[in-house]
Amino acid sequence: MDPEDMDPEDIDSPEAGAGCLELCSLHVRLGGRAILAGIDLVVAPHEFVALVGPSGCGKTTLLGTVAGFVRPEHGEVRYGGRAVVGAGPERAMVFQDDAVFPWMRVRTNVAYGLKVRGVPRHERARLVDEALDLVGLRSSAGLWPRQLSGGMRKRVDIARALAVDPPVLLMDEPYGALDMMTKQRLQTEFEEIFERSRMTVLFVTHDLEEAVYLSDRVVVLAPRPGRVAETLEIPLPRPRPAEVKLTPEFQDLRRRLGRLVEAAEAAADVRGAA
Ligand SMILES: Nc1ncnc2c1ncn2[C@@H]1O[C@H](COP(=O)(O)OP(=O)(O)OP(=O)(O)O)[C@@H](O)[C@H]1O
Repeated sequence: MDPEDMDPEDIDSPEAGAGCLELCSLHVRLGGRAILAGIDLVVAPHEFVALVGPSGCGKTTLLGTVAGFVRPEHGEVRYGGRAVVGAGPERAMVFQDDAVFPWMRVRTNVAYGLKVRGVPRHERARLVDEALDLVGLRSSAGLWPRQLSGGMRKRVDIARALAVDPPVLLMDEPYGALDMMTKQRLQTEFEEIFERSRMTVLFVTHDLEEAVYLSDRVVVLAPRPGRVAETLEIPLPRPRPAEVKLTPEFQDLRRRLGRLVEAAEAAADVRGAA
């Protein structure tokens, strides 16, 4: 559902309901230090939210907390109105470094999550084919990872996450290690995949252009400790061809986001100096 179609009262309600991902007053402490201090965020079904902010502000920690890898000191993560603790099948994660197993061919890599979940072989084959089609790797299904480019390995990674059809996809700088051309190609591919899917996406990036291009909303975190500083709505219509990046509307949003990140950084410096 387009978040704009949701009743704001529903979004703010603690029972935000089916398919909503809710981060409720999340406090995280690591190594004796407060890393996240009271993060509240509701992500609507089929909303794409990017998390940006200065290095070290806690983006990866926040994503890890939502994934269930990091336990909050206070607060909780809810999905569909229920608290989720630890990792769970409704949340899949894609990391910056690909997690492709070098000893498995592409097809077996993509089937991995389905196998772990006990999906029967014939059903698995169908779902793997669908996921490979989504990322354009059907004809490469029999290749070994060493035969793939960096972009193809990333597609394998994404196909493995998509194969289990997760309602929520968590992505931690998935394109951060790719060259600019490959990155832009994969961004456009993923925008199309998102558009056709029902997924809800929470996406960490340093790349503000990427954040504006892919998101419905960008959340700016401020550091020390990490907290929500600002939120920027991205009202660009979908689908978004790559050329949207050349439009004045896009450029204006990109500039506004840059100013918000700079302000979050400056405010943290002032706090740090005080
Ligand atoms: N296991 C840990 N123990 C102690 N401190 C940690 C641990 N993991 C992360 N931190 C600290 O938490 C803070 C936030 O780290 P995190 O990686 O979440 O930030 P980030 O915004 O994702 O950074 P970057 O943009 O550089 O990737 C950092 O100061 C980091 O040193």
